[in-house]
Amino acid sequence: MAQTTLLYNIGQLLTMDQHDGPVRGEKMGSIDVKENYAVFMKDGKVEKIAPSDELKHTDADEKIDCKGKLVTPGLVEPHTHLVFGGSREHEMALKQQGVPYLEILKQGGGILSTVRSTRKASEKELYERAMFHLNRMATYGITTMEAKSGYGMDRETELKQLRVAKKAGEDHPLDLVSTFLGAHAITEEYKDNPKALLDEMASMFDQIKEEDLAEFVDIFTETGVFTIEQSRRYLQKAKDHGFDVKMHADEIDPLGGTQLAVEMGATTGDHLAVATDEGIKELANSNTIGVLLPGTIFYLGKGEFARARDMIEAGAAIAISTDFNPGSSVTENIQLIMSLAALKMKMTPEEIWHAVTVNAAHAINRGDEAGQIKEGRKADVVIWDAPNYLYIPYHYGVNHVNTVFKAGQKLYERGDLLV
Ligand SMILES: N=CN[C@@H](CCC(=O)O)C(=O)O
Ligand SMILES: [Zn+2]
Repeated sequence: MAQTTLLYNIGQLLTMDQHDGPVRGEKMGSIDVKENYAVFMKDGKVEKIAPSDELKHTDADEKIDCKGKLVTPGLVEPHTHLVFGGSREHEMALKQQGVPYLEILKQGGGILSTVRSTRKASEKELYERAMFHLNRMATYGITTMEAKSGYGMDRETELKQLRVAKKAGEDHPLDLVSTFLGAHAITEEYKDNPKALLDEMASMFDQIKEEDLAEFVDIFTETGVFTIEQSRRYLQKAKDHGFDVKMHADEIDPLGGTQLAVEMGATTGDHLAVATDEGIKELANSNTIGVLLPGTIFYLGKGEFARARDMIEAGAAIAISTDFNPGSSVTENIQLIMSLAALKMKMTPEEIWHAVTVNAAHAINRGDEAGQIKEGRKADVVIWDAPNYLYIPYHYGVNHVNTVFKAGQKLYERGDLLV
């Protein structure tokens, strides 16, 4: 029996399919808004999109009167460190005292603290935590997301993280895309020989491919972590093994990571907070998508937000993300990130909606199945407690989701108070 759902009386419907993505430059600034529309979903797919008056009498197993609310595609989250052990709330005091992020790392804290906890954690513990965070992501309207490893930097723990992500992706309704980030920090064992760490991580590429544990390989290119030259060689090996590549680039020091991401044909360059004029120009003339993470800058209290305006005006394609992780951006709330993108990076609401839907989908090679509402596509759809699309970045810090559908199934519905 076909399972059908009709959403009607939609005040504003954003289908986000006005342009084929990735949407770049000034095209990010325009959105086609369909007013008083309806969406008919059948067997997990979008069957029909039409004016509400045409569709509202259609029979369906469930008919939802949207009462003028906003409806959009399920959001896509293109950069998370989902699988980790422990937490780092004790580092908050250090941050308050002004100890820099890279200094905490140098002292064996930060990422290395999470490495110790993740090495100790069982697969079951990591899985349960990952499922908890995935559920919370879903409540904020996310229906597809990426998950990185990178808290092992040894074979056993990296594989443990990747297997947890794979199982979580199979078990959870959200679609999960996995990234191998074995090159995330230099551990004690390798502090005098980072090249050996990279060789060890690269020696895992074959097994990761065979077990289908990751689609992307990522590296943290930064002062005190991996150099440009080390990153170039490592990413080339990853490409030779058939991986698409990503980079944590130009986050704290402007080493030229943005240019390297372009040179390597990376799918994305992520962070880019201190990208130079040259980096921005090259990004704009490339197919690499800039994934900007304003929550990280906010949380680390550094004050230098990525130059989204310059990037978009130069013609780049931009996505945004929570960068959910236990140290530099501890939030699953992508809507808060949308507000930061507006307030701190001066992105327009139209640009922001492109950055969390169609462009974010392309940032994880899911442009042909996520980030847009289209007839024949998987029905990943969110009903918002909001009258229009401007409202979400404007009213900040709270969850505006009313209902989330993943492949036509209701995944989350806002609970009502009893009074
Ligand atoms: N900058 C490097 N990696 C992560 C942070 C990871 C952590 O602090 O645990 C990031 O994207 O911000
Ligand atoms: Zn990251």
